[in-house]
Amino acid sequence: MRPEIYRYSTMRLSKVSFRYRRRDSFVIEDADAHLAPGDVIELTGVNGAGKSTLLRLLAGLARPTTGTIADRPAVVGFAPDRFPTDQAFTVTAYLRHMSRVRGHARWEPWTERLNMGHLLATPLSDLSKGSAHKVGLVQALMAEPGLLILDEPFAGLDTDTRVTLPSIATEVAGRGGIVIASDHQGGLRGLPGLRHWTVLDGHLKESTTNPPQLETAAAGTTGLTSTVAVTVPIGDLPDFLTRMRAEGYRASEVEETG
Ligand SMILES: Nc1ncnc2c1ncn2[C@@H]1O[C@H](COP(=O)(O)OP(=O)(O)OP(=O)(O)O)[C@@H](O)[C@H]1O
Repeated sequence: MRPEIYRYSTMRLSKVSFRYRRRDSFVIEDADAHLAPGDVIELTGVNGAGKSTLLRLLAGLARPTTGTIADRPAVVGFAPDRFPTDQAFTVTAYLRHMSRVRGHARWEPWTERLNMGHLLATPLSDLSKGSAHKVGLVQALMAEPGLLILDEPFAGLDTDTRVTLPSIATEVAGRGGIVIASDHQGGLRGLPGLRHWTVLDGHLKESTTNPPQLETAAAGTTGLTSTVAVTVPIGDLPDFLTRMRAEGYRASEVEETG
């Protein structure tokens, strides 16, 4: 099947701060960041650091108190840490409903891939935490998101899905999507070019334990960078983006051309 390619740009956070109420202190302060097409980002931080809050800001479910978020991809898939099971649907009825909301997106390949056949007739309220989480993953994945946001995706997951999820993240990134996952468990470690973000005392920091090589590989000693347009056959894009990321380079745009 021909991979679907959309037009993706780099999403940017500029001086983003957020607090829940006027008198509260800021949960996120002055966050500056970019998320490039093909990026897979692991987000860590202690309990209550603000990871879920940052993910909701990225998803557009919360608005920055100050600062801006620009160029969010049009289709966002968000799998929350706790999938809300207090809804009077079976798994199938819920996914059919979400498919209609998502323009008749195909969910069946995802339930098959995540081995959910035996769960389809189960009411959401009867699901285990791990199974409910899988329903959350399917609704996030079905519309081919340009931005896939996963809040603690490995919590409570069965072994097979834990193994499958990094491949799925790689595939989404391989077609130019952005993937960001808060993760205590290091489930995405080992992916080539994985970026590491940490929220610490309200501040978003890119980890320096695995620094992007961009500064050294691309900027040389001058500190200057260049942007180069490269044309690759659509079928080669996933491998190309993976190799590029592994070498520390970043895509700034992915665009399908005639
Ligand atoms: N709806 C809300 N109203 C007010 N404060 C909130 C709300 N949601 C979260 N907070 C507060 O914001 C801070 C950050 O919470 P958040 O859930 O983003 O952290 P987290 O890093 O995801 O934590 P955890 O790892 O425990 O899920 C915490 O102090 C939390 O109590």
